[in-house]
Amino acid sequence: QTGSANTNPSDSADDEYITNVSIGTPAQVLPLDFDTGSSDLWVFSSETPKSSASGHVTYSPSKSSTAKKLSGASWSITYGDHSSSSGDVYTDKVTVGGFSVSSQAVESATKVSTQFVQDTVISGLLGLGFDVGNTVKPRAQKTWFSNAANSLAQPLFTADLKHQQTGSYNFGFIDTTLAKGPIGYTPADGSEGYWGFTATGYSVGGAKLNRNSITGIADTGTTLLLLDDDVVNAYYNNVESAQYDDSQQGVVFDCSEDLPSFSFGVGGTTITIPGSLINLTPVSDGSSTCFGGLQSSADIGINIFGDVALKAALVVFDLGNERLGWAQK
Ligand SMILES: O[C@H]1CN[C@@H](c2nc(-c3ccc(C(F)(F)F)cc3)no2)C1
Repeated sequence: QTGSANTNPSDSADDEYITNVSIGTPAQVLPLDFDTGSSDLWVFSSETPKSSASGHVTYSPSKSSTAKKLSGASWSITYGDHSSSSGDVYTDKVTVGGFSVSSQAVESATKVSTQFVQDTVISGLLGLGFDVGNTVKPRAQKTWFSNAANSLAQPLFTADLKHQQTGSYNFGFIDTTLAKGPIGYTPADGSEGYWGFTATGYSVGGAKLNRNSITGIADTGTTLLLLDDDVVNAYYNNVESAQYDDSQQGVVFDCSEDLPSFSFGVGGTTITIPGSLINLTPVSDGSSTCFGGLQSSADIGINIFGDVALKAALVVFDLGNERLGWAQK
């Protein structure tokens, strides 16, 4: 058994990727943000304050014949950007890309922070991290993928995110035609709940890879590639107009710059992010100053290979073998 779901960039900056998920009977279809960096499936619902839910598609458990309240359960989560949500829990049938989990914990939001209220293109998140990261109390719940894994042809999923095009999340199989190069595998560390791994080195502009390893996480829910300052400086030293912009809280440069590529070694192969993917977006509509897709991870304390990096590859999240696979696209 397998599943295959299309995923689409939310806006012209590829800020988020939106994937439709069917919940309940009859199906209620909600656009969710698939996040390999967290482990809760939570949704805007009939229990979300009307003022907060305005503009969002919501899940109504009372309209689903297969919904059951998970008595006494609650959840509360905070994301890297300090956004947050919390609420209570139902179980219901959840179908992703044609594959159904009959009794999935669906976390219903009774509170959502302002950032979520304003982000009306998504109705919640579907966590694809490890179960240890789930926030439901008194008993942690399994992710949709964890519940599906044993019934899938293979206990793995792949992410094929694209710049301004439709990509896919495939479950239970690897479509190698999505990749141009071989898949390099490296051990994944799920102990903190996310997909941790170590890149063996990096280079700028097609130079030979150095041997400075980079330990970080593969995070579909983070827009940017966030790395140590020495790596970020090594990259932007090659960009004439690059400067740190306090108001933008990041490195910006002239949109006309021909940006160098950024490569990293992983699992014996090399992934090269074309410079074009690192020119993320003008700082404001019509501006000739652009915001960099590579930024510092210094104030986070962890390196994050977010969508800017993932867009250059087909990434295999292999739970069965506790490993990550990266293939050049
Ligand atoms: O926590 C880490 C786990 N993965 C990263 C992540 N962050 C979000 C997120 C999505 C949407 C919003 C909002 F709509 F703008 F509020 C905020 C955060 N989703 O995954 C960071």
